[in-house]
Formats: sequence, structure tokens, C-alpha cells
Amino acid sequence: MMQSTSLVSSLSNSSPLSPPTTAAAAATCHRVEAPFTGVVTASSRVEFPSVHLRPYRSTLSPPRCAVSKSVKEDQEMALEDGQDDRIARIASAIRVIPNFPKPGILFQDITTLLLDTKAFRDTIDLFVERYKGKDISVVAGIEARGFIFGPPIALAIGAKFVPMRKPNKLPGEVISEEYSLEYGSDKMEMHVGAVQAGERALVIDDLIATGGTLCAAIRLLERVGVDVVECACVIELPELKGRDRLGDKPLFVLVNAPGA
Ligand SMILES: O=P(O)(O)OC[C@H]1O[C@H](OP(=O)(O)OP(=O)(O)O)[C@H](O)[C@@H]1O
Ligand SMILES: Nc1ncnc2[nH]cnc12
Repeated sequence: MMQSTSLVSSLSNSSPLSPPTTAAAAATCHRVEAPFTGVVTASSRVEFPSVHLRPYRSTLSPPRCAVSKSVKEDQEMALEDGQDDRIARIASAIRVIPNFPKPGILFQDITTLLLDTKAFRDTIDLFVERYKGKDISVVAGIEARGFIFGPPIALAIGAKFVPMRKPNKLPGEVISEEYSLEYGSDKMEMHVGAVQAGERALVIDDLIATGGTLCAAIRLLERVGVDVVECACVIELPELKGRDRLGDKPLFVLVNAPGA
């Protein structure tokens, strides 16, 4: 059975990534069609493709980017560095599994993105291109999937990686922050001493849905005097309005997708 989903790629948001200023474009891209070609069995479980990600190749039309200064200039820049192609490939490498973990949820599965070495590398490169040279000393990654994307970005931009963990996982002294979920609440913890007041941090996760998780991470870091300059995710589920919950805090995403 073939399923398809539409993904909207977006590189968006102005941000206070002040030092140093670059001509790096904030680009907003467009709707693309990403056919889902995984094998869905009667129980809605999907099997991984046996070899490469050829099955995830999409029939995407080339992304169209609109930007701040001169649209034409920025489109040329985007096309020059292959940014549009990279985002299209990333979008099509993300598998969508309906009704996981519960009925009505369209689960955005980044494990297939990790199987596509080019798409995975492009994902990291796009973040590194945005954050290199921005004087960021901390990449804070949110458990669990922020632990996949955070460390390579941290290494590439010369920052330390700080894990933001679920409760009772970190062995040292921690500070913690409770946050609300759709049903109930959870807690996030960070080691005391991992960051210092005045440091500039990037918070990274795979996905923003309601934004509760990112808000908790921001609060935790700001409580100890860290300047959270931006949050970055591979995927945003815009229908859940997590971006609104972040208020003025800049959010950078590569791909927009439906969550239900
Ligand atoms: O924007 P929100 O509504 O807060 O949701 C986003 C969070 O949900 C997912 O993690 P999950 O809580 O499923 O944990 P996991 O990564 O450990 O599976 C995702 O990886 C984000 O961390
Ligand atoms: N639809 C979704 N897919 C993957 N992870 C999620 N976390 C919250 N909503 C999600």
C-alpha cells in the first residue's frame, strides 16, 4: 500500500545569531510532495527498506525559496549551494508511520533519514552552515533524538555538547525542570556545572510538536544564566503551534510536516 504525505520545507526565522553577521539567507520554502513507499502491513507496521533509500526518492518539484534581501539574489545563493535539493532529499528520507504510537498520530520517523548517508550529512551540514562562527559554546541536545543530531553539530562548530535528559538518568548533581505533556507531565534534567552563566547555547531536537519540550530546555538553561540564541529542529509540526509557545525565541527548522 502506498501512502503519501506532503512536507513543506522551510528554512525560516530571523535570529539573534549576531556575531559575526553573514549573508546567510533565511529562506522560506514551499510545498513538496513526498511519496511514502515503505511497506505497510495490515497492522500498520512498516518494514525498513532492505538496501538504500531509493524507495524514498520523491517526485519533488524544485523548492522555491523566498528570502529577506533580494529574493532573486537569495534564490541564486540557495541554488548555488544546492540547499533546495538537500532539503528536498531530507524531506523525502523521513518516513511517516500512521497511527504510531497511537491511533491518529502520523509519526515522523527520522531513523530512515539516518540510513541515507547523504541526507543525514546534508542535515548536519545545513545546521553547521547556519551556526558556525556564531560564537555558540554549547549545543544542548534533548533526549533522545536530539542526541543524534546534536553531537556532530557541536563538534563541527567547536561547541561542547550537553545532554538534556529524562529524569534519573544523569549520575551527577542535576537541576531539573518539569513540563506539561498532552497528558500528564515530564521532567528534564541537566548536570550542574555543565554550562556557565553567559554562555551562548543552541538547543537541538529532531522535532517540535507542541513546543513543551523545547520550552523546558530553554527554561533550564536560562535559569543558570545561559543565553539560548536559537532552537533548531529537523521537523516542525506547524499545526501544533509549538513555535507560538516559544514566543520570541528563534526557531530554525528544515522540514514542515503534518502530525495527525
Ligand atoms: O514539542 P513537544 O510536544 O514537546 O514534542 C516534541 C518531543 O517529542 C518527541 O520526543 P519524545 O517525548 O517522544 O521522546 P523520545 O525522543 O525519547 O522518544 C520529540 O523527539 C521531541 O523531543
Ligand atoms: N508526530 C510525531 N512524530 C514523531 N515524533 C513526535 N513527537 C511528537 N509528535 C510526534
